[in-house]
Amino acid sequence: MGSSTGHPLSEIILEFLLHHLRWIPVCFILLPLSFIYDLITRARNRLVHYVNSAPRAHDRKVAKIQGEVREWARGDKKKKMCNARSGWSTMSFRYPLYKNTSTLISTNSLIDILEVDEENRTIRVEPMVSMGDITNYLLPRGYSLPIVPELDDLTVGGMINGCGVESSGRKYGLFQHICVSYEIVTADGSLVVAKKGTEDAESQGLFYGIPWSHGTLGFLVAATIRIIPCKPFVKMTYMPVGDFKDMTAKLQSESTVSENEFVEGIQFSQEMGVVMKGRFSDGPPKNGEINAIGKWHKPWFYTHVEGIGKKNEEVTEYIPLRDYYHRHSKSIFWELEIIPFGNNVLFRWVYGWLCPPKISFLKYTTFGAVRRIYERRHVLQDMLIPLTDLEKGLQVFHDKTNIYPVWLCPFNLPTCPGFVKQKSGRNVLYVDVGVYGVCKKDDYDPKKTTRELEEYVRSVEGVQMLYADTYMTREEFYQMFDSSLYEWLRVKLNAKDAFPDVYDKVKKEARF
Ligand SMILES: Cc1cc2nc3c(=O)[nH]c(=O)nc-3n(C[C@H](O)[C@H](O)[C@H](O)COP(=O)(O)OP(=O)(O)OC[C@H]3O[C@@H](n4cnc5c(N)ncnc54)[C@H](O)[C@@H]3O)c2cc1C
Ligand SMILES: NC(=O)C1=CN([C@@H]2O[C@H](COP(=O)(O)OP(=O)(O)OC[C@H]3O[C@@H](n4cnc5c(N)ncnc54)[C@H](OP(=O)(O)O)[C@@H]3O)[C@@H](O)[C@H]2O)C=CC1
Ligand SMILES: CC(C)=CCC[C@@H](C)[C@H]1CC[C@H]2C3=C(CC[C@]12C)[C@@]1(C)CC[C@H](O)C[C@@H]1CC3
Repeated sequence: MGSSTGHPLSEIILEFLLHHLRWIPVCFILLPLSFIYDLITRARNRLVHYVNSAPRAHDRKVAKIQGEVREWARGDKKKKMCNARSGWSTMSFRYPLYKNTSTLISTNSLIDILEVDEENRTIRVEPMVSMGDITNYLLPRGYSLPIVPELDDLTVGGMINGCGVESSGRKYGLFQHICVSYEIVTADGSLVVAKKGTEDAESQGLFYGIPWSHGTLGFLVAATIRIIPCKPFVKMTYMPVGDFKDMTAKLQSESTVSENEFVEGIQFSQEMGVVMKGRFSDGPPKNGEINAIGKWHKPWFYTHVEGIGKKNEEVTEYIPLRDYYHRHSKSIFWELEIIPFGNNVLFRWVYGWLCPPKISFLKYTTFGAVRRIYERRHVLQDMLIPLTDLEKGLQVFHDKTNIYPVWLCPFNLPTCPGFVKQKSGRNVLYVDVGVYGVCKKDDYDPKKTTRELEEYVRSVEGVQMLYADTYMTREEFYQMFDSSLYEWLRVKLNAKDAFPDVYDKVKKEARF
């Protein structure tokens, strides 16, 4: 039986149930499971740090990975290789189909922090270490990564081989720009170190080629990343702004203030947004306000910001550093509306300590018709465009999707070789325009609308984050991304037989 909307009646009923009743399994099954899972992994990590077993285990794990790659190299090479991490545990709405037909290499055992070098201000980690693990480990020691992508479960491997962006980007760039070296197992099983600033052109080439390569040049087995000293609080100033023009001007002016450690914007409607600037702080002065936004009973961060925007008054408060870094975790940006009363004060006090559910568990339980329903209307896109184009860009997103809030994260894009290469010969301020939510426009069509957005982004020399759905053709994809260094590295490292091309990993047909 069909309906006037063209969708089977069963799906319409399911859509209704999904909207109104998905909170039941989420609250009674996924939340307790997520909580227990996190408790166990935290206890395990503490023990590993305490007995300091990670560095020894690392060599064993890498040798095993090299052995697996060499075995593949001795075989018929009919299948290509990819990471064994299961598709449901990755931070994208999609399941990578190529994992079903590839030889899986066990990089998923690489989950530990290896060492901190306080003298050189670096940390060496395995790629499956998450942002939550790093903040739990570094902040009590008075250090932080210069860029901490905000969702706890994002991994170092994903941030380097994909892309990582955060509100300190106006100062430090993207996640790849705070990395010092990568340890890579290449297609023949050798372990090579790609290091920034060495004399060796090959090592340099690989260093610039790894970011955004999605595991198609080799397997990352460890990364050395810069750390910076930090303070226990962020002094946050919320500055309400008006329309797109106002937002663009404010983000531009705040992004060029060198004292600002963090700059971020959220546009809540065509008429109202809020720009936030943050600086490290030892704590509030007498009578200053501390807002521990990460506490279980506190309102969701973006609703707190929206409240300030509506009052149209500048507000300054002090946020504990870890709460700041993971400010969007508790409500998964604005995606936790799966629990419609999740921000209700009663729910927060009684049940909020179990939140949020793990994104991977939500993904695992999104299948069949539920998945199709999400796909029809749910938009998840991050487009990185020059900040000077933001006003027009916001208008384009408004016309095509009309989804709010819109996340705005300025970052510096330096001129250096690689997959994402801007051609001005100087550093340029870009901004991540993040659109997450349900599109209520009648003429929304996932493919058509996304292609129109992609075309606009290409026209301003922007790029699309590749965890999201991309509907570009191969030609369009390589107009957006620069393949010159990448192609050379693929040949040089014999990667063509061993790994698919990036486009073949991220194109729509490769992901379900
Ligand atoms: C650090 C690095 C090392 C490379 N080493 C080699 C190599 O030894 N042999 C090879 O065939 N290809 C090498 N390449 C790849 C080569 O740049 C590309 O395959 C292609 O030739 C670039 O063409 P293009 O005109 O599009 O690049 P362009 O956009 O002109 O160059 C890309 C960037 O790479 C730099 N670059 C180009 N060649 C080198 C080099 N040899 N050493 C250091 N920097 C370079 C340029 O200055 C520029 O910043 C290297 C690339 C880089 C970034
Ligand atoms: N603030 C932010 O910046 C946010 C970013 N994201 C996006 O989420 C994406 C997914 O994150 P996450 O789930 O952590 O990562 P994924 O496991 O999805 O990895 C992303 C890509 O990197 C490759 N990769 C991962 N680890 C390695 C490794 N050790 N060696 C070689 N290749 C590797 C994967 O290869 P393979 O396909 O073989 O598994 C995959 O193609 C990020 O790339 C990012 O773009 C999402 C939310 C916020
Ligand atoms: C800040 C940047 C650059 C990106 C943020 C992207 C996230 C908002 C999305 C990445 C993966 C998404 C998933 C969901 C929500 C939005 C993300 C976290 C779901 C949890 C939505 C509900 C579905 O049932 C499962 C989804 C899994 C992936």
